[in-house]
Parts: sequence; structure tokens; C-alpha cells
Amino acid sequence: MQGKQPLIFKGRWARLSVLTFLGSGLLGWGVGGAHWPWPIQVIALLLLVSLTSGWVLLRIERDLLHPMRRLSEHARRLHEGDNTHLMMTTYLTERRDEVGELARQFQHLVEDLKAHNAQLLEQSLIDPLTKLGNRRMLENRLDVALPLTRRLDCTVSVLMMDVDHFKPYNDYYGHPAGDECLVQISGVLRDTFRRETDIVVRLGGEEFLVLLIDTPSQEAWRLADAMRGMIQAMGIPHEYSPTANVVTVSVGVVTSPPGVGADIDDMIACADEALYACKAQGRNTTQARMLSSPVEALETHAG
Ligand SMILES: Nc1nc2c(ncn2[C@@H]2O[C@H](COP(=O)(O)OP(=O)(O)OP(=O)(O)O)[C@@H](O)[C@H]2O)c(=O)[nH]1
Repeated sequence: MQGKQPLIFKGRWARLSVLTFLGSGLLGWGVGGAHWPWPIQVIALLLLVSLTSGWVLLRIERDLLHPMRRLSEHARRLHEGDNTHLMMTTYLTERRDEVGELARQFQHLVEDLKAHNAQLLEQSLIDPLTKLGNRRMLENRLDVALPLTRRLDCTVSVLMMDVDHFKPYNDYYGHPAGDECLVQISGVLRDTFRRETDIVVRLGGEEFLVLLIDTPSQEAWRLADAMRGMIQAMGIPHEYSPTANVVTVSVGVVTSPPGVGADIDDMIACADEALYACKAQGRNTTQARMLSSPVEALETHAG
């Protein structure tokens, strides 16, 4: 509480005290001193009492009860998740008394909570190691992206990427080196898929997913294979990999053509199949498929 601020008691209620004092004087003079007939004296007394108490009630309503109701309404809306009235009305926060102080502190509390919630939300959507999105971010983005692709009747491609022989990498180079390797791979993903509509997430472990909207199947495959090549070209040594002497990845790509109505679970399952096919064929490869014909391999590339 800032000491300099006028308080309700000192400011407004002081006037009430003066009025009461004057009222008492008038009452004393009217009832005792003046020689009015007694009915007039009673009426004067009643009038004075009603006027004073009416004025007091009015001030209590205006200065205390009304602001308290506004504060409580504000708190109720926030509790119910209504964020449209996050800012308290200036009528309350600019008051220079205890109610204003309470409103300002309440507003600070709400702003802190809002910032904290935004931070928590971001943390819940971002993978802390690579700073890419996580599975939850994917789900959130899909809620908007998939209905849009159906409405616009455009292609959707899913890329599933997995680091080859990552267990031996971790075992021999250590977990911190494994983490650093994942961070570098994430950098390539970030550099390759830069469109605003691209969704790039780390699903968990050494598995990543990319979702491309309105990208022709050939283009999706080309991007996926370019990314595979760039990761190999980074030349992160991996002398315990039976595939190459550097870290490599395998990528399964699936494209749902326009009009098919992409189902994300089907697409992930199909991209996973393509990925396992890459692993079976010796890794460090990119395989692409069309969702409508899952067995038909569009392209296969071995690095
Ligand atoms: N450093 C690090 N390692 C991780 C992380 N998450 C998962 N791993 C490791 O990733 C490895 C994955 O191994 P596997 O699933 O056997 O796959 P792989 O050895 O890459 O074999 P293939 O995929 O068949 O080529 C395991 O050793 C996990 O411990 C992580 O966040 N950091």
C-alpha cells in the first residue's frame, strides 16, 4: 500500500464526519433550541436521520459495494475462462484509494497469471531438447490444418524420419553427444522445411515427423531426400554404424492426394511402413508412397 494515497476514510468519509457533525448541531438547535411544535420537531428529526443515513448508504454503495461487485464479476469471468475482459476497467484501477489499490494488485496478479499460463502452454508444446514442436503441438496444429486441407482439396504429405543406429551412437559416444546429434539434425529439419504451413515435430526419441500441406508428392519426396542427404553431408562421425561412417537417417514419405480426405492415423501408419521398408533395405534411404495405393512405391532412393 502506498502511504501517500488518500484513503476512503480520509477522503470521502471525512466529509461524512463533517456532515454528521453539522447535522448533529442542526438537530440540537432544531429539536432543543427552536420552539417548534413537537410534530414539526419529530418530522425534522426524521428528515435529518433519513437524509444522513441515505447519504451514507449511497456512499457505501458507490465507494465500496459497487466496486466489490465489479471485482467479483471480473474474478468470476476469469475463473470461467472468459479471457475477453482481462483488463480491469480504468474506472477501478485509476481510483486513488484502497479499492483502486486492490484493483491494481488484482490486475497485476491476472497479468502475471496470464504470462505464466502462456509460458506453460508453450513449454507443453515444445520439445525442450531440440526446441521443435512435440506430439501435442502436432495434434493442436492438425486440428486446424486437416479440415483446411479437406476444404481446399489439396495434398497432404507426412514424412517420418528416424536416425539410423542411434543406440550404438549413444552407447559409444555417450548420451550428451547423442543429444547434440539430435539438436544438429533438428537444425537441418528446420532449415529444410521453412514454409509457414510446414509442421515439424520431434515425436520422441530419435523419431521426427514433418507434415507438408499442398506440396506435390514428387516435391515432398525431393525435400525429404534432400534433407536425408544434408544430414549425411553434415558428417557427424559414427564409426559404430554398419551403414556408413557418419550419422544417417531413414525417411518414409506418404502423400494423400487431393480429394482423398487425409486421415492422419492412416498417413502415419503408411509413412511408418515406408520407414520400416527403408530400414529393411539397409537404411540411409527415402521411400515415398501414395496413400490411395499403399503398396505402390513412388520413389526409392538409397544414399
Ligand atoms: N541421446 C539421446 N538418446 C535418445 C533420446 N531418446 C531416445 N534415445 C535413444 O535412441 C536410441 C534408439 O534406439 P533404437 O530404437 O534401438 O534404434 P536405432 O539404434 O537407431 O536402430 P534403427 O532405428 O533400427 O537404425 C536408444 O538408445 C534411446 O536410448 C534422447 O533424447 N537423447
